[in-house]
Amino acid sequence: MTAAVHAPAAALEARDLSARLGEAAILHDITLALPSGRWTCIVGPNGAGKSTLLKALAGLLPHRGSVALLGRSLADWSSRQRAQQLSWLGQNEGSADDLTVWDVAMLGRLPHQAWLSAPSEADRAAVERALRATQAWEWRARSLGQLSGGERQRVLLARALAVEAQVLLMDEPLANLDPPHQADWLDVVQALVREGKTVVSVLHEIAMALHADELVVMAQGRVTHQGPCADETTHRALEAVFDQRITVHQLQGQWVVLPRLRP
Ligand SMILES: Nc1ncnc2c1ncn2[C@@H]1O[C@H](COP(=O)(O)OP(=O)(O)OP(=O)(O)O)[C@@H](O)[C@H]1O
Repeated sequence: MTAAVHAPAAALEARDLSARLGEAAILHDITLALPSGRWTCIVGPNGAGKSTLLKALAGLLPHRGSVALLGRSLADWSSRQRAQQLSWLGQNEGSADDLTVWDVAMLGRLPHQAWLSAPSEADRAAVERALRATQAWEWRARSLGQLSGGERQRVLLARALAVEAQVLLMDEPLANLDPPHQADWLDVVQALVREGKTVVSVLHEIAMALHADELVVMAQGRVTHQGPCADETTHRALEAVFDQRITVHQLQGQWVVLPRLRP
């Protein structure tokens, strides 16, 4: 009989995490656990440190304190193993404009390929799945430089999906996406979570963020609240971090966020 394998409760765990950018202290002693097999959204005002936190969790930034991925300290992973388990979609990511859409998505398979080896059948299948999931398959022969901002973002999302990692970190993945493609992105994330994957995203679209399982609310380099999106306390924490300039309401089974206009 095979013993049941229990996934660790936290896909990512930070303890006393602090980080600086240049001379400036940006993150201050953050301790948090991001649950495995769930979608967590990090939200907060401009400059709160959301992107910096995501980068530190991805091991892309020097930091004090510890970060564990899937129960193991980031430092104990080989870079190749880590790149197989943790996929990254950054903000305003550059990618060579003359690469084809296919080749950009194939970059997501690099952690799975031996040095200089040709892509395997499995690599090609993963790239096709990813490009179809983001409706970028039709453009596979076009170069990235010929695409609009939103089309380009869908190709970069496909690259992140093609890794087929256990944990996906995405910084403002909805940038440039029109409302139908934002809804498609939601479908993609929900499908990933149903497969048991963990998604952590920084989002400015608060109503979209409230579709997540959990919110992490940040201000001034600290976490002010972490909790389920459906909880009243989470809504109040959101309103507070945005200086009561927004209000959260329920409409047709979804959360909507309205600006509170000055009288
Ligand atoms: N190279 C740098 N040197 C010093 N401070 C920096 C540097 N880069 C960013 N910062 C500052 O770090 C803080 C956090 O930035 P970060 O990008 O993490 O915020 P954010 O919450 O993601 O913001 P936004 O919502 O505007 O994208 C900001 O106040 C920013 O001005």
